[in-house]
Amino acid sequence: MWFIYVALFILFIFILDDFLLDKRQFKLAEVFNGPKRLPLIGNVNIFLNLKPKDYYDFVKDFMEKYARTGTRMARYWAGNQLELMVDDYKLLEKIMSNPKFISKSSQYGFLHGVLGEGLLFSTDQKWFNRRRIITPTFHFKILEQFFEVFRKHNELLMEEIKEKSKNGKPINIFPIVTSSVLNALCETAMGYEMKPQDSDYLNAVREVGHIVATRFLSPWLRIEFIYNMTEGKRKQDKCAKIMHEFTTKLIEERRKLLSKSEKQNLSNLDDDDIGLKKKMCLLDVLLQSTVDNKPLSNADIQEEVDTFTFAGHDTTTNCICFTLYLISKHPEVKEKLLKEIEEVIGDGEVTFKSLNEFKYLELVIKESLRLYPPAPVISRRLYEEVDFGDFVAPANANYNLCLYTLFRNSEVFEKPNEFIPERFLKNIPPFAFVPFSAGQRNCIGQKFALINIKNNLINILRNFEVNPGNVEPTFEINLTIKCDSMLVGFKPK
Ligand code: HEM
Repeated sequence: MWFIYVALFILFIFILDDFLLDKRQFKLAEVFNGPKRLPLIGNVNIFLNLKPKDYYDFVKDFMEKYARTGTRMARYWAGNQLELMVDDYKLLEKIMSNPKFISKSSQYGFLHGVLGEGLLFSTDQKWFNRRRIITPTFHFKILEQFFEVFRKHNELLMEEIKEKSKNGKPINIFPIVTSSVLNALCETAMGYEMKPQDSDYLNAVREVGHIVATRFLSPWLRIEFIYNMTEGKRKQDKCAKIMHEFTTKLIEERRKLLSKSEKQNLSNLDDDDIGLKKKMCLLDVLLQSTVDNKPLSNADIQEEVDTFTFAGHDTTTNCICFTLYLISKHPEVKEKLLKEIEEVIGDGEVTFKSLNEFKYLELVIKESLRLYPPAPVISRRLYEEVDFGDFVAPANANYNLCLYTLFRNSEVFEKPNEFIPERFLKNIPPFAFVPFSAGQRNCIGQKFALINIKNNLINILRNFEVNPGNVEPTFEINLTIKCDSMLVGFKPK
């Protein structure tokens, strides 16, 4: 008797799956290689037991197995959600340059509860208006003011490195660089100097990334009602509350300060009137902006400020830490960098203007971003089919652009796993190396990030002998590439 129930149950699964599946999408997806789809669950089984530290190998193997022939686009199914994986630079160009691929994929929605619809996630007119408003924050005149903030936080970071390296042993640079970068970001975003008692906000920004990455790697947690019952969701809500309360309080204070100083003229206020700084910051730009002649609400501003600190801190930290790690392992590169520092500034100070002259350092940073891209996989969602000639890109699918495997393509980068900064002296095909993405939705903070990264690296290199640590770091996926412990030795000069 029981086998009749089993047979009926299996039949029910097949009927339900057939009902839920978008047949047109399924047909178009069959052009691409991928594991065989199981009814209802799709391919979520391939994620079972996948640990964050194994995610890169997983993507690499997946692309090796399924994407290396034909279109170099592979597919898997998270239930009835079609996920396409792309690591072909010619295809990437077509995607990144096509306005139909401007929306972000549904996984980004995991962060909505925390970051609202800030610039990283918003789409259509909202994204366009916000991008227009925020772009002036990255004008070089304002970046020049931010440079002072970066300089201060770099000095504090170097004091900490000195203190922690006193016993001569290699130190874990990740936590201290994270704090330094996040403090500088908060100051430039909100015009507010973080205090030790604000650590709750800083911890919440950091922890949100961990929580969302766990959800990302577990497709069953993509189902809202399952996720809502988990500990992760409770932690996420707690972080969101801390972040929102903190940012909203600062917005209200800054709003009062701005109206007190007759809109744009902040010059006759004391710096420490209420602990806020006179310098222009992202918050001021947002407070003074209008959309359709209406000012932005506190909630609008809060989502942008939180997005700015979230999008900027892990990415910049990763780049600084991985570059220091690579330099520590390659004495010949270190020597060339020291020579360049000597030639460009000698005994003088690093200035905003002199940063442009560090050409070899630029090659080193590019090579570090190639090997360890801070945003290793980015993702778009397509809402209407696009005909690419040799195939039709299906609608309502997520397109995961695998920058990590793209940047290690041996057809473009000879000896792809080796650290060779000089390779960037040769021409690289467009879109074969896009660590800040490209097209309309490229990284708005690229210049901002590079100023902070360069300033930190130059000053650390000239003040410390940088040596390799004794343990190789292991890294993992955490939205950005992530490494909890990266040991580097520092000997003050
Ligand atoms: C090394 C440092 C950085 C790297 C490698 C990086 C990389 C990226 C990438 C790949 C994207 C595209 C994301 C996507 O399509 O989903 C992006 C977007 C973005 N980044 Fe960055 N980023 C860095 C630093 C920063 C900083 C410092 C900020 C803020 C100050 C920032 C703010 C943003 C924002 C707001 C977006 C969304 C832009 C839009 O959609 O209009 N990033 N970044």
